[in-house]
Amino acid sequence: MSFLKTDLSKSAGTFCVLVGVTGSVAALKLPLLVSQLLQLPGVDVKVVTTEHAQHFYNSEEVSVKTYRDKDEWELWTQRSDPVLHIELRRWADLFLIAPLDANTLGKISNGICDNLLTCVVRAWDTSRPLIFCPAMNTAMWQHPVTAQQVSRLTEFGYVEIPCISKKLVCGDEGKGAMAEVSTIVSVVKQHLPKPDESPEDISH
Ligand SMILES: CC(C)(CO)[C@@H](O)C(=O)NCCC(=O)N/C=C\S
Repeated sequence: MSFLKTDLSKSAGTFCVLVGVTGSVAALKLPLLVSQLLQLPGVDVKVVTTEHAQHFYNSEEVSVKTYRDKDEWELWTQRSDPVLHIELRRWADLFLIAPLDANTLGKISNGICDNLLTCVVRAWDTSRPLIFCPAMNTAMWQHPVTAQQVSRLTEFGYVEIPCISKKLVCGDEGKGAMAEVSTIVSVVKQHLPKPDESPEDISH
């Protein structure tokens, strides 16, 4: 499976952004988000998706390598094989989870790691930025457990891009919509190394 290995090579001076996508309908924005991130100077993008997220976007519209749970098991078949979620944590200078659905929020806030995406989070080096964009139905957002879990993530040092109020796809009106792609891209831009820095140098 050497092709997966070479896929995760890092070229000097490139800032590697791993986009995690989970099962909110806001995942339909993934192709737009990826194309906007690729316009940032020196940025390379890869995607890690949950199984549920794939219902919401067309993978043919995503122009970068996308890793799924099955890739973990295809890559590791014997002791000497690389472990994909560890290769991904090494590769990424920044981890952006957009959208972060209610289910994955619950898993991450409790250390559950039952798929490729949550295993990358569980192994994440918190000296590198992890940015998350919650997205869920308003009723889910308003459940008291949501605020508890979001604050746990910020206590871990992760950066929240808060959800916004919109008329949601189910017809409800209120908080729960993912932040606009332009907002997300501008926050990522703030975390890029300054021209005279390399990713290793930036202190978080
Ligand atoms: C999909 C999009 C981006 C369209 O503007 C917006 O509605 C949104 O972020 N929804 C996410 C909230 C959600 O998952 N609702 C699920 C049930 S209502």
